[in-house]
Amino acid sequence: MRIDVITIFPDYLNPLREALLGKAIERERISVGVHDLRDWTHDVHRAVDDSPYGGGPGMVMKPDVWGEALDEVCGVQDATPRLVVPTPAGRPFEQKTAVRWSQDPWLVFACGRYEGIDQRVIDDAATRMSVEEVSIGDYVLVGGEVAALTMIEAVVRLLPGVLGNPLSAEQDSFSDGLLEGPCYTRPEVWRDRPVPDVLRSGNHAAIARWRRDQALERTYHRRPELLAALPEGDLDKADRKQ
Ligand SMILES: N#Cc1c(-c2ccc3cc[nH]c3c2)n[nH]c1N
Repeated sequence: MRIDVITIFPDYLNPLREALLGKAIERERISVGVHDLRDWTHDVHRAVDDSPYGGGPGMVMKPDVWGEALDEVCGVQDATPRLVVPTPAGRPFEQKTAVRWSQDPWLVFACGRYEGIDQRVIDDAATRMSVEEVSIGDYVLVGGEVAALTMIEAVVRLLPGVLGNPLSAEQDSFSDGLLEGPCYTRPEVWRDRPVPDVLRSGNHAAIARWRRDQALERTYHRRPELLAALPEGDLDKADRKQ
């Protein structure tokens, strides 16, 4: 997978070179390009924003600068990328989004700042490629970079050979529509708190049942709407006893 990120704060994307993502680059599971939007400015001040039409607070990112940047970054290969635009006004980014995007050969992230990017940039790009305006949650950040990092990590960890144990991705929270249950490791007792006996029983059927029950209970208490959204038949009889 090829990933490009366009931003006015390239250093914000340095975490892409660390840890799991850094290993994925070293192992050539992904290639990453980070581009400074100001490289496509032509004025002495390297301006990327201007006042909003219609008035209002803040500044809007200029279409001409973004247009040239996207033309160049998205036009370099014979393929066509999926353009991802982080915005609080976007569709929710979910695990299923990450799974879908993990099949893509090329993602380009357009990280806005200020009040956002002139809408005509998105509308123009959509005539040439798939464009998704997405939000990572119902809270407001000051720019798209943290959102891009979040989404890139959620996608890249799903790629073959990135996670040490591919089962981890299969047993993620949300992979079966439920939250993950609690996890434990040594010591067996910590501050007078023992590990649940079933987990030390060696009875794999009982362990699987206990873990499913814990996931159901946690989902019921923390995210009941996820239970309601489960496809018909996903809850078996044993589940219904919960
Ligand atoms: N995704 C996402 C976002 C943002 C976001 C994204 C881009 C910009 C550009 C200026 N301000 C931004 C906020 N806030 N909250 C989210 N869930």
